[in-house]
Amino acid sequence: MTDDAALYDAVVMLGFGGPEHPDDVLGFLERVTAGRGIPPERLAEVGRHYFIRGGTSPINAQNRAMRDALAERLAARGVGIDLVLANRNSPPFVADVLADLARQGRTRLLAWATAAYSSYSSCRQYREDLGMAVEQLDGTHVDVVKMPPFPDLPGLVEANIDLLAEVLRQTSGSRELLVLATTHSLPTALAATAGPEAGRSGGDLYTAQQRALVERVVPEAAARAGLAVVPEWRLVYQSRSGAPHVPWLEPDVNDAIGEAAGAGVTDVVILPVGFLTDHVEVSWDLDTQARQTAEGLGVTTHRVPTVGAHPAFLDSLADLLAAYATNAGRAPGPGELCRGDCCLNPRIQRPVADAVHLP
Ligand SMILES: CC1=C(CCC(=O)O)c2cc3nc(cc4[nH]c(cc5[nH]c(cc1n2)c(C)c5CCC(=O)O)c(CCC(=O)O)c4C)C(CCC(=O)O)=C3C
Ligand SMILES: [Fe+2]
Repeated sequence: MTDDAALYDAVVMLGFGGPEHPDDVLGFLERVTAGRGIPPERLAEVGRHYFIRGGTSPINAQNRAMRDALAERLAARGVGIDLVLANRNSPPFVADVLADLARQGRTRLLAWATAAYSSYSSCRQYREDLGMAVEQLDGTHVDVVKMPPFPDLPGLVEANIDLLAEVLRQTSGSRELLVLATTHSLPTALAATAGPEAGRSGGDLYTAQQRALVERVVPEAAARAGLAVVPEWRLVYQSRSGAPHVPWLEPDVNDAIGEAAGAGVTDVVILPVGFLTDHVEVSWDLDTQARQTAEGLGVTTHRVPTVGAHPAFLDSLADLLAAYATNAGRAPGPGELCRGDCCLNPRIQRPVADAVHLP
């Protein structure tokens, strides 16, 4: 936006990042895991997932496609604001993007991250990425505020319903069917701080947000697929790292498949609610590893795609971005979903960028 009335000079779209070349893999993994106590065996194993596919993660290309799809939709809504990609763990790094924007005189920035739920890794750490980048700018004053997570976004719900219904239609002849909604596991200590209520009502908004989403998605998808009974579902976790003695959210998707097989389930539908695009954690952990687990037990898997390219999701996200970018006539205030110590990692003390919330 160029007119003086505009609130922001650009929208910074924050991605996790990923390697795009074999030479980038080790540096990427070192950045992700610096100071996090990830065992070397786990790191070697995860490195293998990237090298097997030529040392490239699809995540950056997927985020570029999402950015283009959103930019088109913002333009169609008459919101003339640039969407600029910036990553935590691979170029273009957040600090470099903010420095570039500052050099261009674009110093009032709105940020949104490609992560829908509240937790340290999926929300606050992105605010830290921004906070540290701002601190490094020395000289220029940049104002950046991050949008809160969007677990209730109508298009997130609708896209998950539509994609799950399509898979359920194809499985309607199955005898015993179970839906496993999967999301990234977290150390239980970080799950406990997820959300603004951390320390007061026990936190773990991360799990609660995703459970609430799946609760809405499964019955409606079953109805649209014409199933006579609503299939059972469980929220399960994937991609655990960290040392074995540190507790993380469970059950792991592979263990859940084992339990299901033991209980006579013949078909498992895997719904990756925790992620927006089919990046390496989705494709390796679900399409390779979990699928192998299931095959070994005689269980058939049916994987639902992630929502990142679904028009209902993109339309709805564009509406949300447009509302924030124009502020829909309201003054920016402190974030309701992101306030104080919400999503804090008690082991880490870093500057954080502010968060905004539409009242
Ligand atoms: C909540 C969450 C999301 C979802 C929200 C969001 O998207 O932001 C997410 C996304 C992603 N995680 C990714 C990759 C990795 N995550 C790791 C490690 C970790 N993730 C964690 C959490 C999350 N991660 C945590 C608590 C750790 C332990 C270390 C730490 O405390 O930070 C490691 C280290 C090796 C290992 O797996 O042990 C890798 C390589 C990729 C890129 C995939 C690609 O390249 O295509 C993506 C999108
Ligand atoms: Fe991760």
